[in-house]
Amino acid sequence: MIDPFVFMVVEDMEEGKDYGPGGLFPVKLGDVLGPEGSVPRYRISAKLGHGSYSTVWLARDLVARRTVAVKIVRASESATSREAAILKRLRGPASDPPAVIQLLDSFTLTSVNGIHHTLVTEPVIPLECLLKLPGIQVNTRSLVRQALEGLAFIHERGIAHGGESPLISNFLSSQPLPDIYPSNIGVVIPDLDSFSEVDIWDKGGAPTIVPLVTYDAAHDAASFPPYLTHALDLGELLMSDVPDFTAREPRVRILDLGCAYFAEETPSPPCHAPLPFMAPEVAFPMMAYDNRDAPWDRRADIWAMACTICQIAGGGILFGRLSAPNLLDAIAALCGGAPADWTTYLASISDKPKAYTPDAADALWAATVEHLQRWGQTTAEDARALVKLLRRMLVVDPMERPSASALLQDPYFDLAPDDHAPDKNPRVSIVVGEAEPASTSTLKAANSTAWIEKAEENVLSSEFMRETIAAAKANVLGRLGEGTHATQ
Ligand SMILES: Nc1ncnc2c1ncn2[C@@H]1O[C@H](COP(=O)(O)OP(=O)(O)OP(=O)(O)O)[C@@H](O)[C@H]1O
Repeated sequence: MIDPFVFMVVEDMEEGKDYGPGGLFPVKLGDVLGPEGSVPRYRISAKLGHGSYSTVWLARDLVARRTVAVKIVRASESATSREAAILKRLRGPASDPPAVIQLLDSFTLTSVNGIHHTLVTEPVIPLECLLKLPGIQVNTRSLVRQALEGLAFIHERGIAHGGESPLISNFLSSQPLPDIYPSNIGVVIPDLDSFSEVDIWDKGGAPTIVPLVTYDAAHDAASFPPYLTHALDLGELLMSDVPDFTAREPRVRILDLGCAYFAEETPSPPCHAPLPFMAPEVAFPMMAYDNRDAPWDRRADIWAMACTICQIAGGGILFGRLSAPNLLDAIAALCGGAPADWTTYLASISDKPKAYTPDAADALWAATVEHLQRWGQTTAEDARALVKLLRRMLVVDPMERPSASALLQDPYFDLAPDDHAPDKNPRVSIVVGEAEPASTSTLKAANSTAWIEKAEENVLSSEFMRETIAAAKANVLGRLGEGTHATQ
């Protein structure tokens, strides 16, 4: 289809064609929105982001005099959206909220594109953005504990999270998906209520915008906004205007429950976890039998959380950069075995039969321990304890996976509080058998230019990774006396 809009959209924006019948709600900065039939209440100050189903805006609640996030869902998804009902069940006491995004209000908005489900929540900053800020202090164990507490709360309330929602057609593509699951974890923004919307405009500066102009003068102008706008860089704003921001202990909130479901509902809806975070009970039927609707439940969240924790801790993306068939091979390698019903499928995707053994898995995890120490800036004891926790979670049989509340009793949480140095190291993604350079933006976040150059040199040459992988491979080969499963 020819794009009806004249100007090209810049990166990280929704597209003009997302507006139209069944599409997004047209919003412009300064609009005041609210439930139909009552006085408009939420004044839009800036964009916070967009997803497959929505746009999310920073707004001033003119009644409660606080800053909020307003998520407006596509009209086509609004009738079936369960997100408000789910968030209502996840409300906790205001004095001691759980580590889950808290719903403040919900209503519908009407545009020429349809009726839009609208959620008002507390605003957060995505954890992955926070971790990239220079000089930020993070205590990994506290983040991991809070994330598991949030998941335990979600599960105790009878809800399965289900992950993110890249387009389903991406699932089986050979292209790796972005490391987006940690974007489902946010942290509370301190002192944001002290900023009026004028302060936010003043301090955030004018956003980049792309005017939406159609080639066709007859195109319904009410269906799209006059321009698209870039999301506000909240991290930058907070760094410059909230004293001690970098030194404060982040308070975690799990967000994006758009794909979650009530455990009492059967069958489960399609699981929308992205490939690198997809539990084997979903991945195997999807790949071996082209069954995209395999049943899944809370135990799939435990798997996805393990992959997320590894990334948060600096251990990288466990199952990143893998094409769909190789995911199961990598899972079998890292878990030290595969169920009998995977045998035919695994043989069909490889020329050479491979042995998946606990010893080979130990060698791979030893590399992850070193990786966590080096890139997550943690002690050897800490890294070993974290890997033990991850291995309890990454069990192929979902029935054998402990619950989130049981995992909170893990010895990892009994270790003395870690006193991490400010997290200035670039985080490198470890893939099973493959090193991936840290992103440029991560590198840019470091304080010193000289340090960046050194880091870049180290990371890009991947000397450490080559040594680690070579050692792991030698170990595996020595034990198996045969080819290894791990390197791609
Ligand atoms: N409460 C919030 N505070 C700050 N930013 C938010 C908040 N909720 C969402 N965002 C931002 O908006 C983006 C899109 O939100 P969300 O993921 O909930 O949308 P979605 O349409 O359900 O999309 P998808 O499931 O594809 O990610 C997020 O990645 C995040 O950057």
